[in-house]
Parts: sequence; structure tokens; C-alpha cells
Amino acid sequence: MRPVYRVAQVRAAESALMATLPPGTLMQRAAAGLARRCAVTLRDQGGVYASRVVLLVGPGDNGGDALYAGAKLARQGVQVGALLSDPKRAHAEGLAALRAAGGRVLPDWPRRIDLVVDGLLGIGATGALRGTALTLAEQLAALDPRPTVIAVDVASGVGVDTGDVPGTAVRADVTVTFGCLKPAHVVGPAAVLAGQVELVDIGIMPHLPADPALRVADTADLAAWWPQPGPISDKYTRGVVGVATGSAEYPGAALLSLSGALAGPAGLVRYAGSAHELVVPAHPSVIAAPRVADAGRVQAWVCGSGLGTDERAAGELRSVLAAPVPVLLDADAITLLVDGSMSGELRRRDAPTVLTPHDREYARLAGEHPGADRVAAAQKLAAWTRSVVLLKGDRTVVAGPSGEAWVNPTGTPALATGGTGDVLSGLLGSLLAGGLPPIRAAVAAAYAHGLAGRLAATTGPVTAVDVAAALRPTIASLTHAPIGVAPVRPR
Ligand SMILES: NC(=O)C1=CN([C@@H]2O[C@H](COP(=O)(O)OP(=O)(O)OC[C@H]3O[C@@H](n4cnc5c(N)ncnc54)[C@H](O)[C@@H]3O)[C@@H](O)[C@H]2O)[C@@H](O)CC1
Repeated sequence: MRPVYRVAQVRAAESALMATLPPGTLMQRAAAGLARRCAVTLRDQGGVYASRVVLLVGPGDNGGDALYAGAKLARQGVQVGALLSDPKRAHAEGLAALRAAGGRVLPDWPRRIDLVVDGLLGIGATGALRGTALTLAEQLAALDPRPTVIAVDVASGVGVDTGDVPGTAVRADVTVTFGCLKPAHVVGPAAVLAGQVELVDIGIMPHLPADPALRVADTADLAAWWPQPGPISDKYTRGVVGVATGSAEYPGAALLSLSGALAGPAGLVRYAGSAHELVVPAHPSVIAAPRVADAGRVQAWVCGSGLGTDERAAGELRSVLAAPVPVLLDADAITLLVDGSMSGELRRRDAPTVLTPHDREYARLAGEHPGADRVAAAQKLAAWTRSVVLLKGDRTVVAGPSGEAWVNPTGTPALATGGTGDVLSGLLGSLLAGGLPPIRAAVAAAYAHGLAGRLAATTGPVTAVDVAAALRPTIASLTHAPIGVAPVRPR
């Protein structure tokens, strides 16, 4: 798990550390890491010596980092020029260091540029880019050919704590950040503008709180969490997932969510719904019944997609909500919740509930769009509904009712196609039935689903069927699932 911290948490940790160090130490550490990364890029592009670097320098310490890094590069033979957004407020010692190393302040953009270092704004940014900083960012975006851009700490123009992009912002190829990840590196449209994020350790980690603002799962989490069958497992002890999706009118939703469920760790998949005669020919291992009440015991339910919103669908949803097992609600089930007629059933549940809205479903349910702060939006809905909320997006957010929040790093635009959400809900339901706590189930499902989307995209345009098919190899590689038969050793 990689922890992500908000600006106030970073500032507090930096202050605690700075109190123990000579002034300027942290900036020197930051600038050293930044200069190292710039030199690597210049070397990769053909050479450091005599290359040309433009520093975009804002009025704060972010500009100071850029200036000190520029000074280090100038000492390695790089031609370094600085464009200052606010000359009177540029970091004075950093500017003196740059000049002493042979760098200079530029009156305008030079003709040849190998690398731009974006030190306009860092974690002190508020709102959309303004004034000369905005002009410089616009001019940078218009450069042709586009030079490589390395952002200092964060790409200028992004909402550091939210990942929002409220106006023009710098698009970086690489972001060199200090101490820890911030939300803008991992969530919202800002995450795309960060490019490749590289973390420079400046020593603040021991001073950061144990409880981060946000968490990002990694492959080690997935391998540790994914339920695996043991030698005495059977289909029931592995968990039984019930899938109440699709209908005679929309059988595809049933088939897709079942294919997601079948790729998960549950030992048995039951289906309940009016597509019951259609699902068994496609998925012979599924046990199908026309209604939730006839389906038999399960350890988790998946309900919603393709279910419809008529009386029958509402009755099926009521049956699912009454079950004392984890329940995942998606699509039509979310629509059925909107008028509030089932809010009592929802709030009375003791077992976990997981909601998986996309933005429009979120808006219908919450009465407002998720807005600029997607993490806060997911947390708000999670607290209100006492559910785990998986807010779908390029960087899907998972939040629990107590405020714990995760962001998925594996999303891909390839998943923006019909039916992939059904595959996700089936997989997530199978993880719930397999016994994973609901936040982990949601995080793990989003992670594997994103990777499967990427894998499917390697062979061409992606359909939901391709994503479902790609889940198996993805999960095998994530969980190191044993293949073959272990040799029996003589005693
Ligand atoms: N605090 C520390 O200990 C360290 C800070 N470091 C660097 O310092 C940065 C933070 O420095 P600062 O706190 O000086 O903040 P910034 O360098 O982000 O600058 C903030 C200033 O920019 C202006 N500004 C804010 N929003 C603007 C907007 N939308 N458009 C135009 N101008 C705007 C305001 O004048 C504000 O005072 C970090 O991101 C990092 O790069 C590093 O040197 C590591 C150590």
C-alpha cells in the first residue's frame, strides 16, 4: 500500500523535521533529487552537457527548488535559463545560486529547449493558475515541438488535495515529488497530468501520521488479500455468490456479471432472475433460479445491472437487502434506491453494503454531482448510506463509512465501454462471498479489473467479454496462483 497525504499533513511533517535541521536542508535535498532526475532525462535524450533547460519559476519555494536544481545542472555544463512569473518574489538565494553557477534569467522563451522544469507552483497553490504563471503555462502548452516537462512536486495548476484541474494546468512527463505522494498524483484529472511520478525521500516519512488521507493498493496487497482455496476447501467453504442481475430483456448484463463472478474466488455461483433459462447454456457451472427467494443460501449478493426498475425488480432488491450477507448494488438497484422508498431497508442492514455508482448514478443518489473532490464525494455518500462506495472513473475511488479511502491506480480508458461495470460487480461480489472485507473486496476488484482492461486492450478494441476473459490470466499473475500438481515427495 502506498500512502497519500494532504497538504496540511505534509506541512506539519515538514515543520516537525525542519525544527531539527539547519535552515534550507529540505530544499537542498529536494533540489538534489530533482536535478538528478533532470540529468537522467537529459542523458536519455542525448546528453547532459550543452543541453538547454528552461526553468519556470514561481514566487514560492517550489520555484526555489527549481532554481537550486538549475544551479546544480548548470555546474554540469547545462545551459540553464529561468523564466520568472513574479521577478520580485522569486526565491532570492535560489536565484543567486543559479547565477553563481552560470545560469541566467531569460527575457523570453528561447528557440531550442531540451527540457522544461515546471517550478511555478507547488503545494502552496490555490485555485486555478492566475497572472503570469497562467501565461507561462499557456505558452508552454503551445510550444512546438513540445519539450519534455518535469514538474516540481506537482504539475502547476492542479488542485493538490483534490486532483481537480480547475483551469489551465501544466502537463508533465515526469513529476518529481518530495517526501510522499499527494492526492493530485493519484486521483482525478490531475493524475493524468502528473505523468510518471517519482518520489524523492527528503526524510519526512517518519513524521507523517499513521493514517494517510488516501491509500493506493499495489500488487503485494492483492497477492496478500486474494482468497485462495486450501487443501480442505470445498465449494461452500470458498463462498457462494448470488447474482441477481439482468432480465429476459437484458440477459447480457446477467451473462457479464456472471462471467466476472466466475473469475473470482467464490466456490459456487448462483443466479436469480428472469434470465435464468439463458444463463446456464452460457455458464454451465451456474445454478439458476427465477427469483432471489428460490436461489438458496449465498454468502454475498450482487444486484442491479439490467434488473429493470419495475415492481418485480423492486421486490427482488428488497429480498436482497433483507439478506444478512454482504450486498453489492449497481445500476438499476441504485436507481431503485433514489426515490428513498428503500432507504429504511438500506439503513437497517447490519451486513455490509457496497454501492458502485458512476458519476450520473452518484448524482441521482446523492442529489449532486461528485464535483471537484472525488474522494470527499465518495466519503460523503459512504457515510450517508453507511456503505462502501466505489465511485467509478479513470481513477476509481473506494471509500468506507468511517472515511477510509483508496484510489485505484490501474484504470484505463479501454474500460469505458458497455458491460465492463457488470464484469466488475460480479468479480467484487465473488470477493465478498470469498470473505474479503468490503473495502478490500472493492479495492481488489477495481485493481484486477483495471489490469484486465489493459491486458484486453493489448490485442485490439475492447469489449466487456474481452475484459472478463482477461480476468483469469490477470488474477493468476496477481495472486501467483499455483499451476500444475505439486510433486509428492517420498517420506
Ligand atoms: N516546506 C518545505 O519544507 C519544503 C518545500 N518544498 C517546496 O516548496 C513548495 C511549497 O512552497 P510554497 O509554500 O512557497 O508554495 P508554492 O511554491 O506553491 O507557491 C505559493 C505561492 O504561489 C502563489 N500562488 C498560489 N496559487 C496561485 C495560483 N493559482 N496562480 C498563481 N499564483 C499562485 C501565491 O503567491 C503563493 O504564495 C513545495 O511544493 C515544494 O516544491 C521543498 O523544497 C521541500 C521542502
